Amino acid sequence: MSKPIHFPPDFIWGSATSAYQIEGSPLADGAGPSIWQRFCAVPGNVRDGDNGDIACDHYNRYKEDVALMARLGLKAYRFSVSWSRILPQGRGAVNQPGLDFYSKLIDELLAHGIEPMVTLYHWDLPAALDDRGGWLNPDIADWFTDYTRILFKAFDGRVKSWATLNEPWVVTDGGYMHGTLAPGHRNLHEAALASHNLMRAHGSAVQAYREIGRHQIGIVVNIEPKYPASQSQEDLDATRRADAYMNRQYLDPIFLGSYPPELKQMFGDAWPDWPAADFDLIGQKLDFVGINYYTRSVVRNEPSNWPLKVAPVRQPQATYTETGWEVFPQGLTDTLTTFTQRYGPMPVYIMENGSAFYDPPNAENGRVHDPLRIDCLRKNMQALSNALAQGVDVRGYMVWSLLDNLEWSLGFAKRFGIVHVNFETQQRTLKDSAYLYADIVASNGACL
Ligand SMILES: OC[C@H]1NNC[C@@H](O)[C@@H]1O
Repeated sequence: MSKPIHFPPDFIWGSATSAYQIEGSPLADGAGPSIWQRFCAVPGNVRDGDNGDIACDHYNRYKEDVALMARLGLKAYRFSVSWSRILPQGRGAVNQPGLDFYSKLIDELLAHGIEPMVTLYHWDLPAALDDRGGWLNPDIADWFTDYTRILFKAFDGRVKSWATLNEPWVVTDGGYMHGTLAPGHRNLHEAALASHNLMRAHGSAVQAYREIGRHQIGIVVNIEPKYPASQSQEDLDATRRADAYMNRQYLDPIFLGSYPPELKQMFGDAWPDWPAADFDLIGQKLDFVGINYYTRSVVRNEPSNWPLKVAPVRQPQATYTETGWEVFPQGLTDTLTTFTQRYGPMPVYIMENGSAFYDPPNAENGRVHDPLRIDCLRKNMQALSNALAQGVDVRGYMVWSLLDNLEWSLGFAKRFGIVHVNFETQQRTLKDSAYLYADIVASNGACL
């Protein structure tokens, strides 16, 4: 029997998006190109040749979209700032129209009683910095910090929640290890270096915030809990390796002062012995951790899959989403309890959780029925409530995503929105899941 669902009275319900996935107009008003502008322009990189030139046209329709958030009763909205709108060259001269756009968005949110939660980096590195090595250049910690200082000074009076990075694992695994995401590199040495520089940049920005900011700052990591395919030692070891690479790689240096030992064992000489001073920088105290949860993986030993030597095992009885992810709500509960056990109690936000199932390109009679997404949402709400009942200090939940948007190299075909977007007409239509989510928000989960 499922346990009674209960959320704290001050629980914060919201939604999440990211700049390149929804804004469009990437070069408007003086903005510079990002690495995603470049990556999308290379044939074959993005399904159907899709790109962020228009996306959800949020740059022009933000007032309409904030009105949608208000209609859903959202208390918060997590969005990212496009670095190259603020600094077209990534450093140097500030582009005031870029700052003005986000200032207007923040004011629109506040006017509707919606708390802005800002992600400083959600993958769209200025192309000009990539030309200087991007995340491979150790100077990027300073470049990133200079960029964040501009935003802290401009918006900290109105923005009370900042996150430095979104999913550093995806940035390095997709962008530098496997080449499936911008900037499209496939190099083990680079993956290790980019990962470490991301964490240095994170620490440096938190340090800067402590000098300038008056509110809260954290990081957002994706966590995919790993479960052994069998209790054989090989599979147990493989599960530990997969967990170290995808999950502990980013939280251990922040909270425990070192990387998991499995990384050096797997990467070998591609994993340098980083200077001790770097861990002082990375280990800045945080006010919260954002966790993005989508799925789990069941892991077996697979010696041929260098360097991790692991392989996923598909679960025949399970439901899988359009992105090939198992629907496994228990993994959300396990992620949260494991986090608290390993790193100690601290405020946590679920900064992304959602699912991509097939939705039609056009709404029918003003409705979009999405029963599978609704089933997923209901089950994740139960799992989240179970984690709270076990004492995990979860402060809020941001559904991914407010709008159907550009799912990176998968293009517009994979729809995560609770609001449907007709990309021909830019018509927004609340899906059935949006009506359910509005009820969840209004009743603080009591409707479930
Ligand atoms: O794959 C769904 C989401 N996952 N986290 C990062 C977001 O940018 C993705 O759209």
